[in-house]
Amino acid sequence: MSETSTNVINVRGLTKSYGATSVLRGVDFSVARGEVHALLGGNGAGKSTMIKIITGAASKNDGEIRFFDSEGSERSEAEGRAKVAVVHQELALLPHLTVAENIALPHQRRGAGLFRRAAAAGQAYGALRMIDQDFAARSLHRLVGSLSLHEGQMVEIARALSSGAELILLDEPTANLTALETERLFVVLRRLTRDTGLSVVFVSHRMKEIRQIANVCTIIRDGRTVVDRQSMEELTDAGIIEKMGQVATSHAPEGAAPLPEYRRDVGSATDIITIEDAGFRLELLPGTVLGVAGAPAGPAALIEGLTGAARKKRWTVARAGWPDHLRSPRMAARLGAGFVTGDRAHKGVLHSLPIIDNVLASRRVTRGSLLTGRSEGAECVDLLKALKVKAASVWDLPNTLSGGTQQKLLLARWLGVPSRLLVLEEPTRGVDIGTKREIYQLIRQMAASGTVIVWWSTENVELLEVCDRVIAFDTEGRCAGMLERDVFSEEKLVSLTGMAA
Ligand SMILES: Nc1ncnc2c1ncn2[C@@H]1O[C@H](COP(=O)(O)OP(=O)(O)OP(=O)(O)O)[C@@H](O)[C@H]1O
Repeated sequence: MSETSTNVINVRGLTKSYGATSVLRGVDFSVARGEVHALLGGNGAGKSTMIKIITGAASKNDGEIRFFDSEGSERSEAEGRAKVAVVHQELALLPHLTVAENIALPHQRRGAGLFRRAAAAGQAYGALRMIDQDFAARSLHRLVGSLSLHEGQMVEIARALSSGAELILLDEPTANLTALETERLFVVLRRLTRDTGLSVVFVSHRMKEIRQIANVCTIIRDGRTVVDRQSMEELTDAGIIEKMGQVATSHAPEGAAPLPEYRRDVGSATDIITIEDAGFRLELLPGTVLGVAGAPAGPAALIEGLTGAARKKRWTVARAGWPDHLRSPRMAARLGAGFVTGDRAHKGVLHSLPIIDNVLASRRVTRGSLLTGRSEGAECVDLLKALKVKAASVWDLPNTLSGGTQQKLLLARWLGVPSRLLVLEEPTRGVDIGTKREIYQLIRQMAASGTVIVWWSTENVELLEVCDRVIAFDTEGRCAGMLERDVFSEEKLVSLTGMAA
């Protein structure tokens, strides 16, 4: 499609290198007014880098970026950028300010004069209630630092929606949202694009959501545009995956390698882990992959119990040889309970330490040694290979890797560590379609070696594909039921979790 006066932005021939690494090699990208535009590509393709250059957070080497107003007249770069809001993969909120203050902040930056608390609260309430009225009513004056990851995500999205921007760039906005919140967000986006001409760029690896919300897509592969503004209707899922260069490891069930089966003979009775809450008791045999579904309150409490992080004791976790209560994450790790956090930026990645320390952190804790061993370099390279992570050097910092690749580092931490229990919070967050499939394989392989896997995901389809059983929590955080593999269905999960949109 050609550049038209209805476009809000045109990017042409964008290039960017970090040292010797060429990240963008001539990207073309344009967004029309009033459309939801899916920006697609595998991990490391260059999507976030382009977004950073559009917003001015990173500089370009070459190419042009032109912004236009609703009449089709060109805007200056500064004017154009002032009409762009972005929700990054990693949240950018100020923890010591309240929800209302965080949402009102962009308006202050644009020179609205004195900070008017009541006006800010009104504005924040209006923005938040578009996504969740209850949350808006109870959270306006809470400090952002006290919010959960998914609450923070809603605040960040509300901030973008209320910023007066004409172009909103959403980089994996639904990764921390429940199905209901995602559906509400989509309703708002459809309304705003239709009624106000807002343009939305939507970056996601979740094909189902992309189909639900986007009219048109651009696909980037290895820093180049391989599909430029094509209608979603003209592309099949398989076609999109192929354009992304991921045909060999497609998520499509046909042709995909089968996942290792659930084996009941990989451990003894003493290896059983029992979890118990008021009126609910579950025995987890070694090799089980237990899926956890539902709004965050219930899964979060279970995960805190399993990882030694619970401040109040709600869940009892028992295993032969374990104390009555896992008192700390360190104790849990030493006893063989691993954890991959869903809050990659704040609780997962060690930002100031090189990739090698990030990957080997769990080994060092479980071995009780913080000293770097000679063999560690080779060990780290092997782990990165297993997850197909391409890093220039294991001594680089993790922020030189794309978001999805950083997620793989967190998983690599527990690969090959002999754990009895591995708790995963959204382990495929931000991970591309091809790599997701590889992660499913790895998870099943870990289970096949006797590890109990507990896996919270907001993507019901992946739970149903990989897990042996799924425990569902309702919106109040109560355990609503348990599904065994032979009776799995999305409808049942939706009804148990109370998250039918
Ligand atoms: N500061 C940096 N220094 C060196 N390389 C970098 C830096 N930032 C990004 N890169 C590299 O640029 C490439 C593109 O990264 P980018 O984050 O744009 O990918 P992406 O398409 O957004 O991927 P994802 O889907 O995983 O978020 C990656 O190979 C990454 O390692």
